Amino acid sequence: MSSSKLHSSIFHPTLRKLQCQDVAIDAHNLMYPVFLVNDDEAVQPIPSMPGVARYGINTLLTHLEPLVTKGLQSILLFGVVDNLQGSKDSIGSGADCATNPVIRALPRLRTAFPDLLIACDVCLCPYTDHGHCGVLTPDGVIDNEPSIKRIAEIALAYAKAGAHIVAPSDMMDNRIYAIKQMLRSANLDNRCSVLSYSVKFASGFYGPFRDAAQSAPAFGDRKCYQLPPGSKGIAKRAAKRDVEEGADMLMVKPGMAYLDIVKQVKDEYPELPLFIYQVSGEYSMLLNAGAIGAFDLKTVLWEVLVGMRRAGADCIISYFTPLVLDWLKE
Ligand SMILES: NCc1[nH]cc(CCC(=O)O)c1CC(=O)O
Ligand SMILES: [Zn+2]
Ligand SMILES: [Zn+2]
Repeated sequence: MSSSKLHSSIFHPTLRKLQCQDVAIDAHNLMYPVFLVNDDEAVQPIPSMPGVARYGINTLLTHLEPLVTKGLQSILLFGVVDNLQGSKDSIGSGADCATNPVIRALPRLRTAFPDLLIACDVCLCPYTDHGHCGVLTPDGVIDNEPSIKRIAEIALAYAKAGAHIVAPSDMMDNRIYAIKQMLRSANLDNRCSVLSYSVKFASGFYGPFRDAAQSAPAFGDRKCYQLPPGSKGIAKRAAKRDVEEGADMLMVKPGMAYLDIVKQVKDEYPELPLFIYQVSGEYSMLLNAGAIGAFDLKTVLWEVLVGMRRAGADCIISYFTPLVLDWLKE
């Protein structure tokens, strides 16, 4: 059923370019992750990620405008809320309520940048009081069924608000099928693509992100739902599961330390666009090494990005995207 559905992979010019695969780095091979808060005028720098900030909708539009002029093709939106008014709860209600920053921003982004491809990260962890990516049982383990129900509801809310892509990063079992089902029942499945964070490892490289998204788990870790770094077999099974459930595109995350997995997934599923997430810790690491003069950032970053393309990634999600867009103009 799902493998016969092609339109959700090709309805946008940028999605179509992503179906055409080579190793050059062009603007459509880059996706720019951005953090969005509810204070519309905010610019909140993130200390562990110099050059990256959380924006409000007005400041985000101002930030993106010159980048779109330079050729920016796609963004990945992350909503960030604080818990000062107790807005976080056990089921992540803040992820899809009317005041969610992502839901508020989508119509304005669609109007301001009609050609920009807009993806939304879908997860509970930025919105749950316990900071885990799913709903928990009373004894504190993941309750998969209510979790994927919530994930699908959130994906639908973002699709309705105008997301071209929903990207579930929660790693619950069978969330792709639940999301696809939900999009079909709302007749949105030919207008919203599903990019699965299929092969996501339990990584120390996410440190700066959890600070940026205020999404660190309040207790425990994510090893019961994110994959063990040493594993190849379960990585293969994760990709297979998501392909069978109808994912339009796949992702490996983090990037640089997992290029063998990129190749493994690409060899297995050459017909699906493959994303790689160069995560927050990779960004900090390269930026800091460049800043202390250990190496020339441009040379090394280019090498890393080309390596990702060579391994089989079609699109690189990178906080360096603004810098690379400048280089593409040189
Ligand atoms: N839903 C969790 C999520 N969504 C995006 C990232 C990481 C992104 C980055 O490090 O840049 C993570 C990782 C995590 O906290 O487990
Ligand atoms: Zn999460
Ligand atoms: Zn996430």
